[in-house]
This record gives sequence, structure tokens and C-alpha cells, in this order.
Amino acid sequence: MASGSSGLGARPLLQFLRLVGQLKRVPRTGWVYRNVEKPESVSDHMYRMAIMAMVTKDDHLNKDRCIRLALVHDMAECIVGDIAPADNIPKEEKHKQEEEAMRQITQLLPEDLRKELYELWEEYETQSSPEARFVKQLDQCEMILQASEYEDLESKPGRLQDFYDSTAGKFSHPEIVQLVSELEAERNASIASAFSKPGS
Ligand SMILES: Nc1nc2c(ncn2[C@H]2C[C@H](O)[C@@H](COP(=O)(O)O)O2)c(=O)[nH]1
Ligand SMILES: [Mn+2]
Repeated sequence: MASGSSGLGARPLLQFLRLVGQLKRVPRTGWVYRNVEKPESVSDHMYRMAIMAMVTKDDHLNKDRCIRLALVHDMAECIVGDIAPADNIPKEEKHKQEEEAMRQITQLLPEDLRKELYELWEEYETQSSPEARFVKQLDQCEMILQASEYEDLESKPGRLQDFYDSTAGKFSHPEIVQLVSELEAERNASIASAFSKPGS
């Protein structure tokens, strides 16, 4: 691990890990605003995105970098919290808060890791690589998949339609387009079946 040879003791590393651990307790705001029972955490969201990156077949992408981008992209939210579009925080303000948070978080690490994690966050934030743009699509795909799961869990088909409306047209990567198409087919069948039942 990062302590020991780097000259920085275990203490800052423990502080870093405790900070990152807070992501397990930051609920995803988009679900909180829709009164979803037991909303997932930011780390739940990033975990599945990392898995989605791991199972991509696209060998034009640096898969390892995609996994790292997925695991780091919302890390600032352990300090800033999960800012949703509905919060109407200006983009520049959100960027400033998250940039400051990433500086605070990464200054607990040795220089090489500090640079790596900060640059990963910046790459995603600026969408400056094919990997970052792919992971952004994973971000939105993971969200609508989660929305469909909440609809199933709550037996409220179609309740979270606005997440589908706001992400419509945002998918271009062939594997993600195919996944979203299957997800929508299954979701639409479930909605149709629910509303075809007598008394529905
Ligand atoms: N209702 C919507 N909420 C959205 C949308 N895009 C993101 N969000 C929510 C999800 C998270 O709680 C939060 C930020 O998500 P990030 O993964 O970008 O940090 O905002 C949307 O289109 N509709
Ligand atoms: Mn995200």
C-alpha cells in the first residue's frame, strides 16, 4: 500500500481511506429527491460502473484506464456531496468545489498517486479522452439501469421515466447502445404488462 517507502506514514493513508469510505454513506441525490426507499450510495454507483468497464469488449479502449476512471470520477463527492442537476448549482461552482475537494483528498497521498488520481478525475471532468467519454456513457447507463431496478423493487413501473427522458440520445458507444436498447425493451414490456392487467 501507499504508506511506508513513500515517506508518508500510514496516518495520511488512513485519513485518505476514511475519506473515501464516506462515499459508502453518501446517498445518490437523484434517488433521494424521488423518495426512493434505501437509495444507493455514490460508491455503489461507481462499483457497478467499474464492473461495466471491466466487461466491455471494445479493445480500442484502455480498459484498465476506464476502470480507474469509473472508480475515481465521483470521488470528490465524499467532501462535496452528490450534486444533482435539480440542485441548479452552476457548472463552474460545482467544478470549483469538486476541484478543491480532489486537492484535499489527494494531498494525503504520495506524489505519484496524488498525480494519478487527480489526473484521472480531471480527465473525466474535462472528457478529454475516448475512455473518459465512454465512462460518462457508463455513468448515465448505470443510472437508468438503477432506475429500472428501483421501479421493479417498488413495483411502480415507469415511475422514474424522467431519468430515461433526460438521457435519451446520449448514448453512442455500440456496446452501450445495445445494452440500453435491451434494458428499454425489457422495461417497456414490464410497463405494458403492468398496465394491461385488469384494474390497473
Ligand atoms: N433526475 C435526474 N437526476 C440525474 C440526472 N443525471 C444525474 N442525476 C443525478 C444522479 C446523481 O444523484 C447526481 C449526479 O450524478 P453524477 O453521477 O453525474 O455525479 O445527479 C438526470 O438526468 N436526471
Ligand atoms: Mn457518476
